[in-house]
Amino acid sequence: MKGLFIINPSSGKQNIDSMLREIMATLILDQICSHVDVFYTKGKDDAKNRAAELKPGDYDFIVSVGGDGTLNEVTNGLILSESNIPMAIISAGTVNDFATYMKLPQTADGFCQMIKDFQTKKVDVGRVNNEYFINVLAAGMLTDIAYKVPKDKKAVLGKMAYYLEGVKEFPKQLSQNMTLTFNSKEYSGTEDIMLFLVANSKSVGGFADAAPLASVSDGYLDVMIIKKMALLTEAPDLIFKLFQGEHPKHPSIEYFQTKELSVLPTEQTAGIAIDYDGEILEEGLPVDISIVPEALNLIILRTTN
Ligand SMILES: Nc1ncnc2c1ncn2[C@@H]1O[C@H](COP(=O)(O)OP(=O)(O)OP(=O)(O)O)[C@@H](O)[C@H]1O
Repeated sequence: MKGLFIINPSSGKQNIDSMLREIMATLILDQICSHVDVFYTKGKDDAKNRAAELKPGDYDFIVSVGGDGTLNEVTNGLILSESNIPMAIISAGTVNDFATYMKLPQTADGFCQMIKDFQTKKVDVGRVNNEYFINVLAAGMLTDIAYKVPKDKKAVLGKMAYYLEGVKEFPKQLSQNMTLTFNSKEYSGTEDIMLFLVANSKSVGGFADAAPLASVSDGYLDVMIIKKMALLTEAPDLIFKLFQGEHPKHPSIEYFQTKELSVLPTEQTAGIAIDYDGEILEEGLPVDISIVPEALNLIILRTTN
């Protein structure tokens, strides 16, 4: 087989280099691959552009090596390329929600075995205007933390860097007005919200069951709208339910599954930031969101369903 590794050298994990050397040596020495190419990104959109250039048959598989942002870029590039080349993931970021949800291997041996077995699964991808997201789109309180935390802090503190930024930002963001209009077949309404998210996988922001009903192969996106609530009286119950995976039933939450959703701003909320897989959507609101069923061919562990 012939493989291409698209590597973001600035992504979180510091010990990834030795793991990559071990992987490439094993792939060649064990004759799993006859040829392995490596492409290092230098900045924004490099991973996307490299993947977008691919033609059917150029490689048997490509590997995204980086955090959720790199994975998002490779996903966008691959879909644009229409090459249908299977993708594997080596997560080297801070949170790695999608890889966690898919139970992808964390070791060199596990990864090489996965490539050798070469089991693939078609997975859905979300679309927002002209961009794609593999894991989640979100807006509102604390959802902009991903791009507020500098890379050097993430490298040293890992997930803790996000939590610390969250604690700092929470009081500021609590007073912001976030009245948005949601339109879909399953639910429509104008709500004063704390945040909303549109999830493809269950795992969001490090919470393994944030969207407990989500599946990457059901042809639906899971939408969760958290309405403004009284923090002292209602929020503790929500946090309790969150740990039991029962938060979709909380009275301040709208949870539904849909194929299409549009979100419109009100006058005061026109500038609200939209995050997709940890990247910021430049054009902001309004957005049209939809599911693209079976858009990607993902290489998975043989034991994963
Ligand atoms: N060589 C590079 N040096 C600095 N930044 C880069 C480089 N290559 C890509 N980037 C930037 O890194 C971003 C993606 O980072 P990514 O999310 O993969 O890693 P991370 O921030 O460490 O992980 P996480 O999102 O899980 O915290 C890209 O959007 C791009 O702008």
